[in-house]
Amino acid sequence: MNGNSPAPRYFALIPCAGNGSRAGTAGPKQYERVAGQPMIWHTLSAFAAVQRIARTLVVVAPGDGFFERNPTTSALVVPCGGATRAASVANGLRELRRAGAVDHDWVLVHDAARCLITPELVNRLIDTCADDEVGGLLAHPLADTLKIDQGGRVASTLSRDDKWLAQTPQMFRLGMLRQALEGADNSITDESSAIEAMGLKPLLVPAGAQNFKVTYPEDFAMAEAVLRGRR
Ligand SMILES: Nc1ccn([C@@H]2O[C@H](COP(=O)(O)OP(=O)(O)OP(=O)(O)O)[C@@H](O)[C@H]2O)c(=O)n1
Ligand SMILES: C[C@](O)(CO)[C@H](O)COP(=O)(O)O
Repeated sequence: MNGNSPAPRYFALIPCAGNGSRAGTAGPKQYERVAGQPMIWHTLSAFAAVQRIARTLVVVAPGDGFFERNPTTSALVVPCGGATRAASVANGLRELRRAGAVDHDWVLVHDAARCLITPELVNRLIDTCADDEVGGLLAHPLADTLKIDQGGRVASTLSRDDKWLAQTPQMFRLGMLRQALEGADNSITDESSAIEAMGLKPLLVPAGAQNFKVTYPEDFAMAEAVLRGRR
């Protein structure tokens, strides 16, 4: 950025177009009620409380009627979800540009299903990454011993010393992320992987174990307990 460029802004992009097939719910898990509200409300409330976020864009699946039935968010909701999370994010980046974001703005990509995110964690990520050339992600160092499976038996044990669990938000410049996703393999499961494939090294920002992704049926009760415990 040269001296005449405007300061970068911060945008949030929430991929919310998944089916939640592992969660065992009748509909998409992000709309299940947790601690009295649909899960997505908790997620959006955290971002709404971060003053520096200029705009939040939610990517939903085409035909998703949830936000029409529940029109209470100030976020921009766009039915441009794709077949994979990466496709939903790439489509969302296109919509953010349409909404006025430019290549040097920062985008914080956050799973709808990580409803335990807090404004403090979002601010920690921004404070740590805002002056970095690459960007980074919230993450948590592995606490358990790590095994390699071979047909249901342990083939070997890996050192956990340098292993972290990737969380979200993951924060990168819009232009860099768009380029990274265009060149990325279909199998990538987070934005950091696409950035890493360009030879770059995102910052790991410690966030604690509570910012987990609601993935399996038993995760709803854990999310409920944490959210109620915060009141
Ligand atoms: N095509 C997709 C797939 C996932 N997501 C979103 O990406 C986030 C993380 O994905 P995950 O937890 O795997 O959600 P699902 O894909 O819904 O779950 P599953 O893999 O169990 O089907 C979720 O907020 C989900 O809504 C998305 O926007 N578009
Ligand atoms: C982005 C992510 O939440 C980081 O841990 C995760 O990779 C998403 O995984 P999914 O199985 O595609 O939801």
